[in-house]
Amino acid sequence: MEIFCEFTFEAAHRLPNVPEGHKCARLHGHSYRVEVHVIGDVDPDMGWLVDFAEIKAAFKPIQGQLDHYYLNEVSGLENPTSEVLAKWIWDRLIDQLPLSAIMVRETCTSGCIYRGDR
Ligand SMILES: Nc1nc2c(c(=O)[nH]1)N=C([C@H](O)[C@H](O)COP(=O)(O)OP(=O)(O)OP(=O)(O)O)CN2
Ligand SMILES: [Zn+2]
Repeated sequence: MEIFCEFTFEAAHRLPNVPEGHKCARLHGHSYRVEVHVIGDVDPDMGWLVDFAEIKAAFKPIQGQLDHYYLNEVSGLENPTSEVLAKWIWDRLIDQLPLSAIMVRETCTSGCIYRGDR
């Protein structure tokens, strides 16, 4: 079974490694959406895999590091693409939760899914 919680945060960024003239080199912001997916067996007594509250509690300090920040100034996010951000979040949660995926959406139409080690 797989369950997930969705989170949102607002942040600014620019992409320092894009070619000259690329729009994403300019400072801009996104209403980021993040899904944290957890996999495992359903506890027969509880009828759930883990309490959603556990996922929310684990993500809270991460949200605190990202919400209303300039991502390029956060350690490890100097080049804050969706891909880099998804792995950054994964690395901070994997010791606490049996993750199956981290999804990061920058816009309504663009984002990435990280499933670990790739
Ligand atoms: N593979 C990636 N490509 C791009 C990323 C990324 O993180 N990974 N990021 C960006 C920019 O952050 C950009 O702000 C978001 O991308 P994009 O979907 O191009 O945004 P728009 O809303 O401007 O899309 P349009 O369809 O052009 O309106 C760029 N690429
Ligand atoms: Zn962007």
